This record gives sequence, structure tokens and C-alpha cells, in this order.
Amino acid sequence: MWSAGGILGGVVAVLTIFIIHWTYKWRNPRGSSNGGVLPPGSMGWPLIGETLHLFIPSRSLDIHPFIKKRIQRYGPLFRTSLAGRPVIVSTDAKVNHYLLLQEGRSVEIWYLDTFAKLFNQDGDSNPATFGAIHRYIRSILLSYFGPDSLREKLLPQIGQMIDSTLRIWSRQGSVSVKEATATEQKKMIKMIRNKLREKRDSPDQAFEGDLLDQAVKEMNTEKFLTEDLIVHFIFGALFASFETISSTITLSFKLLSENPSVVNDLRVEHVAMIKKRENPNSSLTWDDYKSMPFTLQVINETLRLANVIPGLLRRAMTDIEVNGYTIPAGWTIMVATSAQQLNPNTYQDPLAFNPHRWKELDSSVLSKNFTPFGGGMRQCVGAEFTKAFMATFFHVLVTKYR
Ligand code: HEM
Repeated sequence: MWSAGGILGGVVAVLTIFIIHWTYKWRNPRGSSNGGVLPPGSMGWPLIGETLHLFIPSRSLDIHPFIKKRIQRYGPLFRTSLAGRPVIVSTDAKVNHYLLLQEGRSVEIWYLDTFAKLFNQDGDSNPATFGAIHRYIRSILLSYFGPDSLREKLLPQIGQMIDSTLRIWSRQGSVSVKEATATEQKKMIKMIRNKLREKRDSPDQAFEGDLLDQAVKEMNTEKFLTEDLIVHFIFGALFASFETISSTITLSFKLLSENPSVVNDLRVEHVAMIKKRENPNSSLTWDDYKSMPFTLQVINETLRLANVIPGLLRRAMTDIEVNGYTIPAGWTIMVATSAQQLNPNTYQDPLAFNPHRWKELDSSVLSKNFTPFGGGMRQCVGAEFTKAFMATFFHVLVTKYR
């Protein structure tokens, strides 16, 4: 006869064996169906993996300590587990370049945020719809924010907006900046939805010739353009532009205030340009923007250090062989471009703000080691807009303020 203590002991023993076996399998995942070798690394604790280490905020411009420590321990390619998913992190410039060019072949984009909702990534969206939405969003954003629109329409508007904002700020003792909370984001989504309905219900009255007008008009011809999709698209575009440009400009302000000689060199370039103009008060033009080598060096150096998007997320669609290791199909890949931009082998004294370094940097090295806007078919559609915006900001700042 089994005693109660014996049964309990048996259950505990079976449970212990199960937990040990499960933990062993968690910590030692299989490389692939045909026995490929996984990159070195640790999968951390069951379920939570190493997520908590990654979310510890870093106040330095340096590579995040989570990544830095693991590069030192395992090399440029390592495995981990984040947010319940097995992940390969790559900080290797050649591997990253290769992976970004593999979009739609062996890897696909993997969004964790607003964009996942937009593309209904975890829902039932089929690849053809996904592709059509992606092409639509790229082309509509490029037509409103790309080089042609900047040249013909946007640059003077950006100039006026920066000018009036700085004028107001310069009269204040301090300026408070804050990030939008989840409640404010919800309010914003509601506001966009109301605006969309207003435009849809009375198209003639509410027509302003903007991106939202065009999307609303095309709801009749493009089947995938639902109300929800447009709302998330507009919110996503605002988020992608606002979050990134504001933090880059904020950092540039800090870096310039610590480096008065750079401000001086910028001022020389911009004042010389104003002297060539017929109307010294006109705002920066496309030709001005394209003929300011030092300003572009300052922009590059700020983008390099800002590392606004420290890693791009992808999902392996097939087993991928790189550097003698296998990235198994289905695993998430973090293409950690931030590590490339702070690599001392490419950028001497990588944490120093030194715009002059750009004169000497070899363009072939840079094509793989300077990717603030990503690469391949997912490259940022707002890249030119961002650079022109920053150039205009510097123009107003150094010509009108001390
Ligand atoms: C400092 C400024 C910015 C930085 C550093 C930045 C960076 C990036 C990066 C790295 C990607 C590639 C993401 C990936 O491959 O997973 C990207 C994509 C994207 N960016 Fe930006 N971005 C900036 C500004 C903007 C602006 C101003 C806009 C809007 C006009 C914008 C809209 C987008 C969109 C829509 C995508 C998705 C493109 C696609 O999937 O085809 N970004 N951005």
C-alpha cells in the first residue's frame, strides 16, 4: 500500500525531473533540424530569459551594457531570450549588412510595437496584403516627405516652424520636454480617428490636401485601406518621425553646447552661405542644404552617437548559416547596428563627438558601419527629411542665436 507521504514524494520527484528536463531544454535549444550549431550565449531564466537585463535603462551614449558585456563574453554573434522569444543578436557589420539585404528571402521584418498592429502581423494578414500595405505606405510617405517635396514645399515650412518655436523658447526661462504617456497616445489615436471621420463624411469642406486627405480618398480604390489601418498608419508615421527627430535634435543641442568650436565652424559655414544670397532672411533652400559639407558632417556625427534605433528586429524564415553558426528558422534576430557605429576599429575614440572625423572616413567602410536609417528595402523613408530638418535647425540656431 502507498502511503500519502510516498505519493507526495513520487509527485515531487516526477515534477523535479520534469522541471530539470524542461530547464535543460530551455537553456540548450536545438540549432536546427539538421543539427546546426547555435551561436554561443545564454537563454537566461525560463520564460523571462534575459529580458530584464536589456530593459535596464542606460544613461550613456555607449553600446547598451547588455550587448557590450555579451560581445566581450561570446563575440559579435550571440544567442539570448527576450520577451519570451529565442533571439540571435548580431553586432557583426558584414552579417548585419547581409541580413538587411535578405528581407523577403530568408528574413522578414518583425515589429513589436505600433507597426505590428498596423500590419496585423500577429493576426490573419496574408503576405500579399502585407506587401501591398508596405509598398503603399512607403510610396505615400516618400511622396509627402521625400526629396521632391522637401525641395518644392517643405523646407521653407520647416524653416518657419523652427524659427518661430526657437523664438518662443528663447524668451522662456526653461523649456519642459516630456514623453507621451500611453493615455496621451490613446488620446492622439482618438483625435486622428475623429479627423479621419470628419474628412470622410464631408470631403469637400475638410480638404486640406494633406496625407490624411489622400489616404481617405483612396479608401474607395485600395481595398486594404480600412479606417483602423489609416489611423494606425498616421499614428505610426507621427511616432516614427517625432520620437526619432526630437531625441536626435535634443542630443545635438547637448553636444553642441559642450563643443563651442563646432558651433563656431557651423556658424562660419552658414554665415558664408547667407552672404551669397540676395535675400539674407530667406530660409534654407535645397541647394543650400546640399552644399554644406561641415553641416552634413555634424549631422552624421550626431546620428552616429544618437543611435536612436539601437537594433532592428527580423525573424528568420529559413535556417540561416553565418560565420559557422546557424540561426534557426522562426528565431527573432536583433540586427544591433548601434554596436557598428561605436566600433573603435572604424571610429577612433568612438564616444567622442568629432564631426571632423567624417572627412577621412572611407565610404566603402561606412556603407556597412554607418546605418542609422537601416538598409535594404526597409530603409527609412524619412532619412532625407531628417537630415534636411537638422540642417535647417542648425541654420536657424547658429545664425540667429548665441
Ligand atoms: C533621426 C531620425 C530617424 C531615424 C534614426 C530613423 C531610423 C529608421 C530605421 C533604422 C528604420 C529601419 C527599420 C527596420 O529596418 O526595421 C526606419 C524605418 C522607417 N522610418 Fe525612420 N528614422 C528616422 C526618421 C523618420 C521620419 C522623419 C519618418 C517619417 C517621415 C520615418 C519613417 C519611417 C518609416 C515609415 C519606416 C518603415 C520603412 C519600411 O518598413 O519600409 N523615420 N527608420
